[in-house]
Amino acid sequence: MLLSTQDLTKQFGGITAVDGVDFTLEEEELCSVIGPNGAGKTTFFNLLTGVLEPTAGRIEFAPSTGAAAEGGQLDGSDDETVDDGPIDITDAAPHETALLGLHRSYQVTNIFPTVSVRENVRIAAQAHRGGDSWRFWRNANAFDDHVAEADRILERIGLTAYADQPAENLSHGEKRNLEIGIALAGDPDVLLLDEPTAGVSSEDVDRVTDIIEDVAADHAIMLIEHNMDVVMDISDRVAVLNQGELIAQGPPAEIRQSEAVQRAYLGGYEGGGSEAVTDGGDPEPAQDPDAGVTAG
Ligand SMILES: Nc1ncnc2c1ncn2[C@@H]1O[C@H](COP(=O)(O)OP(=O)(O)OP(=O)(O)O)[C@@H](O)[C@H]1O
Repeated sequence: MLLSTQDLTKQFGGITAVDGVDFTLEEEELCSVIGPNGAGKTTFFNLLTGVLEPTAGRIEFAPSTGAAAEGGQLDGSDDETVDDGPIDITDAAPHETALLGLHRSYQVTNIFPTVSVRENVRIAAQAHRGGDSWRFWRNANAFDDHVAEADRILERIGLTAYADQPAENLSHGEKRNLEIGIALAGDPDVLLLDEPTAGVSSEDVDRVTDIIEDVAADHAIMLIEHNMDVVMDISDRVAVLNQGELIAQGPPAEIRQSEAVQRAYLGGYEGGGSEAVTDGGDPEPAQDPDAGVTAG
């Protein structure tokens, strides 16, 4: 077990956005979270990363030994003796979950547009080292290390040729890949990707999904995604939220057959087309790249 929730619940006034969710993510698993608009997917991600505090329930995370030692203990102690057991991150803040190895990319682009592609990744790599930014002034090698790491990541996400260009020159799909690169610079165990193909042209969707699959080879990934072809193609497991409840989870083929899921969300989806299901089960054409990012 890498990440788990028990009875995780979030209420906003009278709305129960996440309702008693028991969920487990295994190491190097790629799990997509699907469901209609307002099902609680983004709220679930926000709870996992500490952006929101749960109303009830518990979240546990068992980061790799290195991350736990580097990120330190949540009690603030300097004790680098790493207990192999899971850490209770229910009340952890976003910077704490990030240091432990839970990284989140956002639907709304999170990059510095006028800064070069390499610098965007380099800055993230340096920020991840957090407290060592003061050390940076004493150790010029640290800067070189971060540049080298940024270059390794750019190669992995296919952006080496754009390293010196301002990030604003990238296509929308390339920007989504850069966001994955920025998340990788934090040396995560788990990447939470929020609609990485939203607003991406159909040609670029393949490039984004290729990179996600490549990254999934040595990371666990959770993916919120409305493009059902992508979900069914790359997921090891699909978890379905409806009105805050986890109503089904299983391998893609099983989820596709599930009557409850068809009723709640997939109605009419048969696969094979470039379909994005956006609300209440009506399959819609994949989004136009110029249409901008939709659905929060
Ligand atoms: N900050 C907030 N304050 C009040 N209500 C909220 C807040 N955030 C989300 N909600 C409500 O919680 C429910 C779940 O919203 P959430 O954004 O998590 O759904 P979602 O599955 O991510 O939807 P989408 O697919 O549209 O992104 C919705 O009813 C939403 O209106």
